[in-house]
Amino acid sequence: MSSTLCNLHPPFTFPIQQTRISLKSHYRIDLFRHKNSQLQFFNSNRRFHHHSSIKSVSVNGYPVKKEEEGSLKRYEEGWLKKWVEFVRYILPGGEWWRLSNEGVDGVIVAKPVTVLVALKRMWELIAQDRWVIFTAFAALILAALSEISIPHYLTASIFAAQSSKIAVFHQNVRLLVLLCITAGICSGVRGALFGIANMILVKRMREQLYSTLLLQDISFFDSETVGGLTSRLGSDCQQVSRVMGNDLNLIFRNVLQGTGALVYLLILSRPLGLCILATCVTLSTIMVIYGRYQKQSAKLIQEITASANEVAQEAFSLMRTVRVYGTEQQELGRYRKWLEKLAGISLRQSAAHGVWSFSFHTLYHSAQVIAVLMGGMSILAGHITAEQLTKFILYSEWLIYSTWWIGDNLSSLMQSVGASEKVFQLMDLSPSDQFTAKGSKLQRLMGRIEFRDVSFHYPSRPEVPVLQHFDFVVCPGEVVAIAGLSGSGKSTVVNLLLRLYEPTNGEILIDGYLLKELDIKWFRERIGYVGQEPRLFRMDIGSNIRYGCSRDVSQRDVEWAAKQAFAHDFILSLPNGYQTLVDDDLLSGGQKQRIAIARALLRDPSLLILDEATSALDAESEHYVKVEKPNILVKTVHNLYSNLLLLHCK
Ligand SMILES: Nc1ncnc2c1ncn2[C@@H]1O[C@H](COP(=O)(O)OP(=O)(O)OP(=O)(O)O)[C@@H](O)[C@H]1O
Repeated sequence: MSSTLCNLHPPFTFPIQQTRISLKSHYRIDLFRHKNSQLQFFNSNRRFHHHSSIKSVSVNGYPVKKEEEGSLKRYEEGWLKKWVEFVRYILPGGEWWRLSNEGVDGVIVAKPVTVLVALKRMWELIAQDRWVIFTAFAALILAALSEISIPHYLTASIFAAQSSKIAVFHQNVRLLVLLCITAGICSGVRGALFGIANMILVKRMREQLYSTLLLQDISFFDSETVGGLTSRLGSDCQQVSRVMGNDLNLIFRNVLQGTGALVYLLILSRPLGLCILATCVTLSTIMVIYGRYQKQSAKLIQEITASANEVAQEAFSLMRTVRVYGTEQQELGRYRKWLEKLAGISLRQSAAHGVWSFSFHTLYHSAQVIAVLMGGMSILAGHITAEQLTKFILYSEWLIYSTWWIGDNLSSLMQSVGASEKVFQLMDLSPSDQFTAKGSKLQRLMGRIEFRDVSFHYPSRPEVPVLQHFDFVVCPGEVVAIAGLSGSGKSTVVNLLLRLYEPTNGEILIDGYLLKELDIKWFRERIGYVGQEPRLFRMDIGSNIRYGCSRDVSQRDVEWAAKQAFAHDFILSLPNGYQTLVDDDLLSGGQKQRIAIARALLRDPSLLILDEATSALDAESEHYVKVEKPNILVKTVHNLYSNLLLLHCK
């Protein structure tokens, strides 16, 4: 009789004569009837570990032999192994708790920052207003001392009343009232001042981060995303803001009160005090592990939130494309992917909090039981009085709760420190050389432009050369057009001329001077530039035209520029004329281009660069756009076969 091994479910195998059966699921109803054999196998919607049904299996009337029993044993062992593995997987420290950063693109991978370093950095930001912190700490100490004294006088009052010591009772009550008032006032002052310190910290942090980001090289913005950076400014700074107002404040308060309670406990009864101390040390150890985990998860949450923001920001800004192509579900899916990752980490965070709470409550109640047990025995032995034991229990509760608060706030502090890492790393970026170097200013910009043997590749794509040994001269008063296929590098020439990027080789000269040695702010003030897709700021049209103009301009100047750009008429046709609020979505492409041209002309530039600036205009409108003032016009226009760059001399 030959037998075939058939797979029931890995890792279980079952030898049945000339029969092959397979089980596909642990749960489904599986019914096997083999025509020629008497094998009948019922597994009625139960997990496949019902030994009795397996043991009763027979093949062709013969009972299952030893070999099969061995298989069953393996089956049982397999389940046991799986359970053990499962339990190991979910127990604290198991694989389930691992925080995976898969898919999180950390362009700038933040260096870990210790709590002390983070606090030092925060102190530097707030040091200017140190009086707020010092006063807050003074109030904190007074409040903590008052609060910690209350249980002592409370118990003393009760026992004084019980033993009819009226004078002592009155004195204790008076002290209690004083302590309550002091604790109340000081807690209020403490809360308010730490809140103010918090506000100052976040404001300075955002200010400093924003100003650092604004001064970065353009290549920095090629590698960072808008969603990511706004997330650093928004949620990361907000997370850090909890440090002063919440975490530090409460940690210090509880450290003070906890220490006071501990000293008091040791004075009352050393053995009992040491017993409570041991509980607190155990709690602190768990707290440190928990705090580390929270820091790690907070860092990851910041990264994932930034990635989710990027996706949402991209979809909102490209809403028209999303709608036309009907990709709402696809976008929702992209966003949901990050939300699921976020939920996974938050779930682990909550589970960790649960483990921490469980440890705390178990230890807390055990300490209470031990205190009552040992305290009761001490009373019976005449070592302490009932009043002392009452005080002891009140203070041991206080100590344990202080440890709990410290643990909770320390974990929150760790989360804030985790979130601060990337913020500090970005704040440490040095500004672009263009803002630090002192360049020279020429008496007048004549407008001779020379590209000498210029080669260039974008920093984000070093392997793709865009310009190679490019030579190019424009004399003052010339109009020059550069023609080239799409992607051939015309806008790149403009980018180099505006010094948004530095050539990798060769040099650019303006009126015979090296561009990199000129004061770049002075040079840019003399340039009017209209890009391929001009963007408008969310402000009124008049302010959009005035944007970036360093000289004083009147409404007449603005209207003059608008007329030159053939924009005046359409602006007047809008409900509020020049005061109409616009943004990138509220005007047509051609209208935006005309406003951008007006903006460039209002500066009265020596050099005007138009990079396909009229590509969205109809032929008639383009004809009416008058660019007479500037000395030079660099213009890129679009035709069917190529793009054209023009350079004009007056
Ligand atoms: N910020 C950037 N980072 C990396 N590569 C870039 C960047 N900007 C442009 N490029 C690449 O540089 C090359 C030249 O681009 P450029 O915009 O100068 O072309 P163009 O001639 O102005 O094209 P078009 O007429 O289509 O506007 C292209 O291959 C483009 O993909």
